[in-house]
Amino acid sequence: MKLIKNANLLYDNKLIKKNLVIENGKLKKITSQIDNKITEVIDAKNNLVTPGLVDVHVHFREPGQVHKETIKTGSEAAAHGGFTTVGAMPNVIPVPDNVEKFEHQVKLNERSKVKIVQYAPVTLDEISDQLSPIEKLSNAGAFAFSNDGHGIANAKTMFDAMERISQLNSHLAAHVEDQNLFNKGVINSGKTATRLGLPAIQRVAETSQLARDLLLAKETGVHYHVCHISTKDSVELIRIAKDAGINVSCEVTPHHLLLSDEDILTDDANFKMNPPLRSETDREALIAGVLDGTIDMIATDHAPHAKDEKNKGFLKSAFGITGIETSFPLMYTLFVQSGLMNVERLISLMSTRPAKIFNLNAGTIEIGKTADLSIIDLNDEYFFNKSDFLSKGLNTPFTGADWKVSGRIKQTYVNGEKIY
Ligand SMILES: NC(=O)N[C@@H](CC(=O)O)C(=O)O
Ligand SMILES: [Zn+2]
Ligand SMILES: [Zn+2]
Repeated sequence: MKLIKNANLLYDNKLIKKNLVIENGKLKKITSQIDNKITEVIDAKNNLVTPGLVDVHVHFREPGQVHKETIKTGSEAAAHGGFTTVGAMPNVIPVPDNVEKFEHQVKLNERSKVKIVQYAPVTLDEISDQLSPIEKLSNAGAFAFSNDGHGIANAKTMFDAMERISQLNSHLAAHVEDQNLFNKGVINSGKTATRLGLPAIQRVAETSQLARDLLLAKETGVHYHVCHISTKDSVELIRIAKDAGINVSCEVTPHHLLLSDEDILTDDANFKMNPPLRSETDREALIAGVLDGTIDMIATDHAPHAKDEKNKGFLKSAFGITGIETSFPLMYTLFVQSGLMNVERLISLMSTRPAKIFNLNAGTIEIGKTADLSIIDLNDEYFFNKSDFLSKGLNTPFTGADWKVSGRIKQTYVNGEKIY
């Protein structure tokens, strides 16, 4: 039996000072005593002990692009970020769009330090109009379906996918993007695009497909989850859809909450991602959406790339930034310390809510449940240093003197075992 003593424990959505007893990977009791059967004592030193964080949107790049990230490095980075369960997107090479490839992916995922729940693609190779074998992939263990990286262009394809996914009580996570409106843009349409002379991405590339999908979701009843929303109109559409009883949820990334295209001063691709950083007006609407509950959760969209894929300016570099090692400290500093919300609410957005919405065995500290926990020193102040990252991807805009953060992950436990 293990004991975590002096825990400032987030239990039942309240902070309490207690000790935790862990036996066979599960939480056995929460107590003020120290039992004599304890074999190992971990001193949490009055730091916050939270349910392990849950990120439903990461890219671990294996198989196919292991120079960017591997399941090992990605999961080590996740543990370093306080995460114990992550949802891995299927835009790996090959896309796991049949049972054989999917089972191979699940096998590879055994290399992970954290729990990986695996998305399967909605359509073959993520880009075709032909649906993947949805029922078979669900049976093989797909926790949800997504073509992340690509919008589903054909409304009939989307409608059929929603019908079949809803029959399974599974989830459809959509990267909403109309390819024609996207028009090979690389940055948000606005003053920064004009100043830098770069091809721009219209907001309607996101919102027009979102509006369509919400109506299809209404018709089919599927749980429709919107990935990385980035615009004011997206928040408004989702607010209206929720009021109308449509089964929709959505995520926002820390970068869309903390940065806008006004922060892009030079042609630096560490600010290039899809969807792009939008305007200050959009950013403010996203923050309001988080505060009023329209936005359900924070997800990082951790998208590691190699150095020479990101040092070619906006036109030629890859889309995406890393996020799993910076997410909690950034959100804690800029949302909790700044007074916008309490830490209970942040943990809900980064653990309890995503687990609940995707039906994952995670997100709460409960007697009898697996001990997936993080110990976080909320008072430790520091700057992110690239040499501290465990991810292979160093493509983040959050290093440098502007980003002094508080909140350092000290230890992470999965099934009661220390993984960071
Ligand atoms: N977000 C990104 O800019 N890139 C993601 C794909 C995606 O999330 O759409 C990637 O896989 O690199
Ligand atoms: Zn995406
Ligand atoms: Zn993504």
